[in-house]
Amino acid sequence: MSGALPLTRRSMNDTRPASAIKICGVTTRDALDAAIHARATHVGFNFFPPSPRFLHLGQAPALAAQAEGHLVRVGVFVDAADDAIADAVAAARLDAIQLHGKEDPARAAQLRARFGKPVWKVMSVAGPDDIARADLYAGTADFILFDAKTPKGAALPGGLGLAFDWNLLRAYRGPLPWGLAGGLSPANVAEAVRGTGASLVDVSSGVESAPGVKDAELIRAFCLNARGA
Ligand SMILES: O=C(O)c1ccccc1NCC(=O)[C@H](O)[C@H](O)COP(=O)(O)O
Repeated sequence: MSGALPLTRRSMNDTRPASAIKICGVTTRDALDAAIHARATHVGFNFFPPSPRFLHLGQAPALAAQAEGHLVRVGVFVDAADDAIADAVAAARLDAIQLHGKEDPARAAQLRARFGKPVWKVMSVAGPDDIARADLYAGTADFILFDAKTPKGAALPGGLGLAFDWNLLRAYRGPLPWGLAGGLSPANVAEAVRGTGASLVDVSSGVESAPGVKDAELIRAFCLNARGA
């Protein structure tokens, strides 16, 4: 599968099932296999060292090869340096770069130009202003992922299973295609898609049995429910 995003802009009134599903924080062959069999469309490889889902560069080539032709490979970075991103792009043969830190529009544009990959910008959402800020990335990023803002002092800026108020996306009409993350699980993903019209849903801890340990059955149920929304 190429890095091109099979995503269209969606609105609140569009209640079709999510067309794309990203399983984030995959570190093992078994979890990747589960995502492929469940017909997820994207996989997230996490390159933020403090994360329990951190993927060591040495493990990346094998997983990249396994995903080839099945899943779009998205690298997750938090205010990372160019060299660290370059190493991960090469090792994991990344199709897209997800920026999960405080990267501003200029940084997104610079990384897109340097690596020639679609850039996803995560907007950490606590209120309406955080949704509106996504518009600043028009022309510099390719895709917006709305995720819950984690509390001050939290160990991680994502992957904590926290949801934000999906009503904030009601009637959202942004310039960029966008997806929804944060606190999604097999139990709530259908409602989340129906309530927001997200064209992509992203999950990490909601398909785990423990932090960093993906569960094949939860991956299967999540994908099934996201498509059946
Ligand atoms: O998952 C992590 O450990 C993580 C750490 C640092 C930055 C981002 C991280 N995850 C990125 C994702 O895209 C997650 O899937 C997203 O935050 C949703 O996580 P969850 O609420 O656990 O489903």
